[in-house]
Amino acid sequence: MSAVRKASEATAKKVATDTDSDEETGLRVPPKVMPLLVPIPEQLTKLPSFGAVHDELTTVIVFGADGNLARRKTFPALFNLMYKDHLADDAVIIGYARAPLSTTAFREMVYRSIYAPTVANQPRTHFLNQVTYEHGEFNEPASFAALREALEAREAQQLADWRVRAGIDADAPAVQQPSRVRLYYMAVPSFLYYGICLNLKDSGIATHKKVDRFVLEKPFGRDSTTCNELLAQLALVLSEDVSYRIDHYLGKELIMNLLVLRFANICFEAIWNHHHIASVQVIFKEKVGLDGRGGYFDQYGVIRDVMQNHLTQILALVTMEQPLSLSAGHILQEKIKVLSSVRPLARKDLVIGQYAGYLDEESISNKQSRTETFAVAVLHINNPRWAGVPFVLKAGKALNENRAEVRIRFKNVPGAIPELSACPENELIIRVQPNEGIYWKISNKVPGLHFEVAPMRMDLTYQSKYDQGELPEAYERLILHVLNADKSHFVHADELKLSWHIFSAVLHELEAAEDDRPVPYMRGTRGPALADELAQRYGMRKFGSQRFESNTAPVANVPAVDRWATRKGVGVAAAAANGVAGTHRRSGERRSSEGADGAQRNDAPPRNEWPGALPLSSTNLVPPVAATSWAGGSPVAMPRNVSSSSCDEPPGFSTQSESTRR
Ligand SMILES: NC(=O)C1=CN([C@@H]2O[C@H](COP(=O)(O)OP(=O)(O)OC[C@H]3O[C@@H](n4cnc5c(N)ncnc54)[C@H](OP(=O)(O)O)[C@@H]3O)[C@@H](O)[C@H]2O)C=CC1
Ligand SMILES: O=C1O[C@H](COP(=O)(O)O)[C@@H](O)[C@H](O)[C@H]1O
Repeated sequence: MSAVRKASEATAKKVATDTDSDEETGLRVPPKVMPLLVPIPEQLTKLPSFGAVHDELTTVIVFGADGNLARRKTFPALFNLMYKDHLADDAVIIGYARAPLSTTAFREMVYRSIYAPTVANQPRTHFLNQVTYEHGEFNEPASFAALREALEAREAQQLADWRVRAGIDADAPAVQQPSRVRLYYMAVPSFLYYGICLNLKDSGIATHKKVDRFVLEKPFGRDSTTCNELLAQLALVLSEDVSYRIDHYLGKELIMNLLVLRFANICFEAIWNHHHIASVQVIFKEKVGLDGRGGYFDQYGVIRDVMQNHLTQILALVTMEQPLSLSAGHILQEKIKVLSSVRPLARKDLVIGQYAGYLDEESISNKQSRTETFAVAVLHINNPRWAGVPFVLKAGKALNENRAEVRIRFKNVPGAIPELSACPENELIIRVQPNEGIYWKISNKVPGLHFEVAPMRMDLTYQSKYDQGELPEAYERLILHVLNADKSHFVHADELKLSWHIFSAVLHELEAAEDDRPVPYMRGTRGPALADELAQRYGMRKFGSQRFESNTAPVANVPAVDRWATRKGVGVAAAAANGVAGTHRRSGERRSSEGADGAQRNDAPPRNEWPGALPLSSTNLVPPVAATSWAGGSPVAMPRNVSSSSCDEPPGFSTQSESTRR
């Protein structure tokens, strides 16, 4: 083990067990620190290359530095970038917000947001030393004058240190100076952008076009009108080439993979259309509710917060035609084409909900608020590829799980062999998070002498296929793109206008109709049941994972009953009516009538499964019509040799049904 690694582990262990304070930083350690149970992976023990000479001097100013986004995403991403040597160790990092905090208090806040027990303290301490804090209003010239002063002082020191390291005299010619990048990160609601950018310009901070890069968060505006106004306003102070409109879902590994999956694999293109696809779902579910963000969220709601941007971007990538190349311009061309074909959302195709307790949240000042925390919308794309396919966008907070995924449901095999005609439809799932992966749900013959068909997963779960530890956070990746002046994964103004066009009318309709209130739902559930009724209108049983779609309990053990019933000359339905039980069994598990070696113990079912011996119950009964399909719709009679059990779930996936979880 290297000396660095030993030192690193020792520090990490110390931090992990010290719950009061940290000697090196003097900062409090977050209370819920897990003890270090596993050795630190080698890649986490890297220390910053203090004192290295970089060819570019970097400054990052985070506006809204005390907010949720800055704490949860921006600062951890900046820290990881510095840790991995993608952000220079001498970068000047300034947090700016309204709260009158000292730099020490602010560092403590940042420390808590970047803390991880498996990372040694030294890189963290180094990062925190690069961070200072300035406070002021977002639209007040005096505050920006003060910011400029602080910024210039820090940058002058940064340059002086650089010269010392590079051995260059203070009066050396300009050609020997490093270039500079200034990144302005707007971690604030978009109505504040113009004031900030105007003040940056007027105060003389943002002057050199080449130097400045502005990161603008979503949602960009509140509707088509405000988006257009904001674009026009910002055009007065920013040029398009320095504007980076971020949608962090575009930086997620599985989303970045979508075009590769679709266009580098011939197996997909032929079936990627309305002839073969029955429906597409784009799902974002979060357990967390407001998390103190009422000031922002209550003005926007989940349609503007997540659906108009993240989910619509995913929709565009799933449905666009093949681009001429993977260049940003060519991808944009195709996104624009497909987004132009999406019909504006109709009120009848939308269900909105609000979780019980939302109005009692401390950060909600309007106690009558009708802001939606849940929405399911069905969109339609009017083009030859997608006519007739429902696209379901679902987003919700305070739900039963954290999950983001795309589910592509295929149609039944046309003219299928009778015995296989009731096999569940195929489904392709692109799991964005957690447990990133891509998997198919297919029908497969269960290995063995008997003929049993069961749904199975064909699996590309990243954890099991790629041995590269944790995937980089989307923000880390996208901020790195900004540092490299790479705009290929940022949102163009034209895409924005089109995506607002889809949602603006219905958002106005909701706002105007005062009696149109969101349906209440309990925290920790799947959301309002009304959403499933909307699903039924489009031929699905319910929205969500559809892991189990049966009206009754899932049945996995058909063959045991089936073979017995066949030999006795009794049909499955008759056997069921006589009380023959199918024990719920996952694929791979032994039947109750099998010995430890899997051999059949007895011809007949065990004594307690004998017809008549077992009371009929909804959990052990083989239904006369065995099951419905995954895809929902009306119940489909399954042939007796086709099981309707869930697909085998790999580790990390819940095998509970949605209804069981509720
Ligand atoms: N939180 C997240 O996970 C994500 C957020 N975003 C986007 O980032 C932006 C900020 O979100 P988030 O950090 O959650 O929001 P917060 O509510 O935490 O506020 C962020 C910052 O904006 C300031 N602010 C908020 N409202 C006002 C206001 N009315 N007037 C002046 N200042 C205000 C806050 O100042 P003060 O504390 O003084 O009120 C704070 O400094 C939003 O556009 C959001 O969509 C994007 C992706 C993820
Ligand atoms: O943009 C947003 O995204 C977050 C969820 O991001 P994730 O990367 O953790 O999935 C969401 O909580 C927030 O409301 C929204 O503004």
